[in-house]
Formats: sequence, structure tokens, C-alpha cells
Amino acid sequence: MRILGIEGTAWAASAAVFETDTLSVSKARQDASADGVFETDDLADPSDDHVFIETDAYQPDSGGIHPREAAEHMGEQIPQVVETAIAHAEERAAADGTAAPIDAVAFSRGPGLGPCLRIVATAARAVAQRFDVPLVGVNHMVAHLEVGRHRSGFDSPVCLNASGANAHVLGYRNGRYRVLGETMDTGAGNAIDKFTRHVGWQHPGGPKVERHARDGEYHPLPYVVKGMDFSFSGIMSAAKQAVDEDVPVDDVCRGLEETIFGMLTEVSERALSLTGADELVLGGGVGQNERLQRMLGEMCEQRGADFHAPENRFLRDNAGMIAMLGAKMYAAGDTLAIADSAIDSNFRPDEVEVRWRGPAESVDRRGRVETEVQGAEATVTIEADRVVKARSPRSYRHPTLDERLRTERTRQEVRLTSEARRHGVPTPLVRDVDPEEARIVFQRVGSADLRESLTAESVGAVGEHLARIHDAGFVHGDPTTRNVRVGRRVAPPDERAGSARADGPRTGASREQRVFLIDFGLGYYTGEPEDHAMDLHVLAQSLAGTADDPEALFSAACDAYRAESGHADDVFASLADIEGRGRYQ
Ligand SMILES: C[C@@H](O)[C@H](NC(=O)OP(=O)(O)OC[C@H]1O[C@@H](n2cnc3c(N)ncnc32)[C@H](O)[C@@H]1O)C(=O)O
Ligand SMILES: Nc1ncnc2c1ncn2[C@@H]1O[C@H](COP(=O)(O)OP(=O)(O)OP(=O)(O)O)[C@@H](O)[C@H]1O
Ligand SMILES: [Fe+2]
Repeated sequence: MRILGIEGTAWAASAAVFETDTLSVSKARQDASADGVFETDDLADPSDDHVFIETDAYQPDSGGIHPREAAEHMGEQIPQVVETAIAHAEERAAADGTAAPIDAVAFSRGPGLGPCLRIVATAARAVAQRFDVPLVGVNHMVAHLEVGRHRSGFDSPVCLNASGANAHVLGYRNGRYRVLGETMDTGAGNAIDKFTRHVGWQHPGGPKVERHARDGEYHPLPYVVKGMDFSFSGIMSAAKQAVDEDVPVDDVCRGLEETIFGMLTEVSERALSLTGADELVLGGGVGQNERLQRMLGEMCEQRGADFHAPENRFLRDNAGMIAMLGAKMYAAGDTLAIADSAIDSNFRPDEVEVRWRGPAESVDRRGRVETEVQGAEATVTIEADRVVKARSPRSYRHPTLDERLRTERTRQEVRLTSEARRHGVPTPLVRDVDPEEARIVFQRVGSADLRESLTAESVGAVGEHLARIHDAGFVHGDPTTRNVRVGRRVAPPDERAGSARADGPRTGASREQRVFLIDFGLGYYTGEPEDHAMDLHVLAQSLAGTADDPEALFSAACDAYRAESGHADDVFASLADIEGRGRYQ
């Protein structure tokens, strides 16, 4: 199969030809499910794919990307890169004797700058008509992560996308890519580029920051991770201020890399831990950064996961990834009529109905029985009646930042775990603490993580508990389905009358579950409705990553929250605001 791809969401006027035999993989799997025989040896290697990419980059004279100039660039360059790619496809077809040079045309449908996208879509429609082949509308963000999955051969990895206008962690489940965590403000590259504009360096800033960071000493900047979400705006203001106050620019660049990439690595590790996945792929232009790749590689190695970063030509915006995903979509019958091929400049990756992956595939690998849990931050050893949680050093992080995060979070976890209990929220008792070693001994609670016991009752209890701690003036910071333990409630003695065993069958309220909040390491004191709403947002995202009916469960949590909270209206107003934030400007 040979597919023509066209990309032009912002800066890269790009066209590509992707030719593959590997799509027989999914066909081989389907055949195997029919007759039960599946020979992996029969599969072609993705590195045997033939990929030709022709790109003309838009380079602003000064400042950042100007939408009008970018569109002018697309208008001038797209026809020419497309003709070059078509000529290449025709040569390939002549060489191997195929009648048609291409089987389909794939184009970036969004997200991106509207005027640029329209030029790309018009070009794609024209080529589809000229060769009388189907049109495939590709989500650019999903292409950024599928290219890594395809090249790595991984089954169902967690995907970190670090591009210019975006930054998010995703995993596939139940027919869609689920956003497990994302930036609450700008994209990773845009944040860096804003800083370099302030310093007076030419766009794009990423490679310059990388060069300068090599000679710099780490300069501390604010580190903001909330569950698997994160924010860059505070870091950027602090970085600009630092250069204005004569901190050497090389040191600020080093601080930026250590902080931003430390955060992206941490949230990736959280996503691996939440889902139980043991594969990570990287996508996006910022992914070309060597320090980021090293951090992710080191983190994965330490937890026994596999990591893959595709080559740079597939990381930055390129039509190769569009053609590659286009091929998968085409093979799955996912084509567009010209009349339905409108662009979507806010096209989110979780809106895409994924037809090229099987329903049985999932990033979520649950149900393993473990006595030692490799959490995102800590190793947790589970004993008969206690658990030992040790935040071991993370060698991917700068040692100063690592030391600070481990001690602060250990102290905070102990303080807030106890404080929540004082407000009537079930939490494990703290039996021992060693802040120097970042080690806590807790009472063992519950019989399963919430993700293995997802009912409206248990998720509702989480909503109620969150409302209580929020009214008490603090947040949990990471209320995912792994940070809640569920167990049968042990009835008080008077309810036990007539029952020989404390855990035997009983009636009424005594059969209720007890729902414990654990892992308060990211919690902090705050009365801001927006911070409280973030807890609910983190819960909603983790339900989307682990539950089959996330909406119903989340609404159970919201109902219980409303019933318990003294300021629910403000919190839900902020939540609507957080969820409605467009992040593709
Ligand atoms: C919607 C689409 O147009 C957009 N594409 C995009 O932003 O281009 P991309 O090629 O994925 O990423 C460009 C960004 O990647 C950064 N970048 C490039 N090389 C870098 C490096 N070595 N270190 C850090 N950042 C780097 C640039 O500074 C720039 O901000 C997106 O995918 O979000
Ligand atoms: N007190 C406890 N009782 C029973 N199980 C526990 C307890 N504390 C932790 N666990 C188990 O260990 C797992 C990891 O614990 P915890 O979330 O505290 O570590 P972590 O490294 O912070 O993980 P993450 O950051 O991925 O949430 C939990 O999901 C739970 O299964
Ligand atoms: Fe991109």
C-alpha cells in the first residue's frame, strides 16, 4: 500500500509517501482470530517501510509564528512539496509495476491554524480527485503518537506528546485515545519559544535552549504537577524574571530543561503507574531534545519499562506521520467523502474514533497481584498489616530538585494523611516516618485499589471525601483510581451480633464499603475553588483512563461532592472553566 500524506498545521509545509507491508499485521491478527494461527515471524518489520518526506519550513523573520505569514507560506509551498511527493510515488509505482501511484491521500485535519489547514485540505481534495482515490482525515496529535507506536512495534504504550502547541499524556482504551494528563496552559514548545523571544533569540527557541543548557548550571524554577496535569506559565514568568535579574542565561536554560522535562517525565511515570503499562513512546517536536529523551529513557529503565523515541524526522511536524496513520486508517476503511472533509482547528485527540485498533487492546493492564508495587514516585512494599513506602531517588532528575521533591512530599504526605483522618476521611495510620530517607510506614488498608472496584458507591465516596478535605482547606493533589483503596467496612461490635465472623455476610449498612484516600504527597493547603476543582478534574481523567463508564461514575462523585461541600457552586464553576479551556491557540 502506498499513501500520500500532506501536513501543514503551522510551520511545516510537508508532503510524504509512505509505503508499507506491515499493515498485514492487523490483517494477520484478524486472520489469526478466525483460524487461531498467528505467526509473528510472518510480519514485516516497520523499519522496512519506505518513507519519503519533503518539507519546506516557515521561518519567521522576527517574533513567533504569525498566522497570516504561515498561511502565505503554506499557499506558496504546499503545491510544490505535494508535486515532489507525487513524482516520487510515480517513480516507485513505475519501478514495482503497480498501476496506481497512490492508494489514498491523507491530510492533517487539525488541530492547527485554520487558514493553514484549509490550504492543506484543498490540496488533498484536489489530489484525491486527480487520482480518483479516497481521502483520509488525520488528527495531527494522534499522528504524533501513532508514528512512535508504529516504529517501536509496541502493543499499547503510554504516549507522551511534547510538541509546540500541545503537551499531553495519552493511552488507548475502548476505541479512543484517553487524555490521562495535559498542560493546563500553553504547549511545551510554545512555552520555551516565549522565553527565547524574551531573550531576543530567533524562532524556534527549543534547539537554542538545548545548546545553551549544555554550558549552564541548574537554576531552580517553580515545579508544577497536579496529578498527571501540569502547568508551564509560572515557570516561564520566573525564567524571564531570572534573566532580567542577570542570572546567566545558560543557567536559566538548564533550569528550564530540568524543570519542564522533569515534570513531563514524572507525569509519564505516573501514567505508567496508573495504567500498569510497561511501554512508553514519545512524540512531538520538543521530543527531539536529547535531555528529555535521556530522562524518559532512564525513568523507564529504572522501572523496567521499554521506551521508544522515533527518529527526529518523525518527531517534528512532518507529513510522514500523517501518511503512516493515514495508511492505518485507510486499511481500516476510515475514509472521508469530500463533502465531509471540513477541517477542525480544535480537533482534540480524544475526539477521534479509533477504528484501526482492536477493542481488546488497552493501555490498562490491571489485575496483577503484587507484594511490591512500583508506584510513580515510590516503591511500596506490602506486608501483612503494614506497607512501607520509600521514595527512592530518581536519577533522571537533577539531584537538587530530586532531593527537594522527595523530602517535601514525604513530609506533606504524613501531615495531610493524618489531617484528613481528623476530618472524618478514612486514611491509613502513619506508623513511622523517616524524612531523610523519604520513607513512611503506613497501616495497610482496603483490599483493592479503586480501579479494581469501580462502582458508583465507591467513586461517590471519593467525591464526598474530597469535599470534606476541601472544606478543611486542602487538596489531595492526585486523586486517581490508584490512590484510593477500597475494602469492606468492618462493622462495629453492636452490628456484629448474630454474625460469627467480622468479615462474614451481613445486612444493610454494615455491608458498605470503606473507601480510603492514600498518597497525599502532592496535596497542599488552599482555599481556591480552582485548586479544589483540579482534584475533581484529575479524578475524572483517571476514570477516563481506567473505567468503562467514566461519565456515570464521575457524576456519582459530583453528586456526593455537592451534597457534602459547603462551596460546591464555586468549585463546579471552576471545573467547567478548566474543562472548557482550549489549549490549541
Ligand atoms: C498543531 C501543530 O501545528 C503543532 N506542531 C508543532 O508545534 O510543531 P512541532 O514540530 O511538533 O514542535 C515544534 C516545537 O518544538 C520545539 N523544539 C524543536 N527542537 C527542540 C529541541 N531540541 N528542544 C526543545 N524544543 C525543541 C520548537 O521550539 C517548537 O516550539 C503541535 O503538534 O502541537
Ligand atoms: N496504606 C496502604 N494500604 C494498602 N495498600 C497501599 C497502601 N499504600 C499504598 N498501597 C498500594 O501501593 C500502591 C502505590 O502506593 P502510592 O500511591 O502511595 O505510591 P506512589 O508511588 O505515590 O504511586 P502513584 O504516584 O503512582 O500514585 C497503591 O496504589 C496501593 O495499591
Ligand atoms: Fe506537531
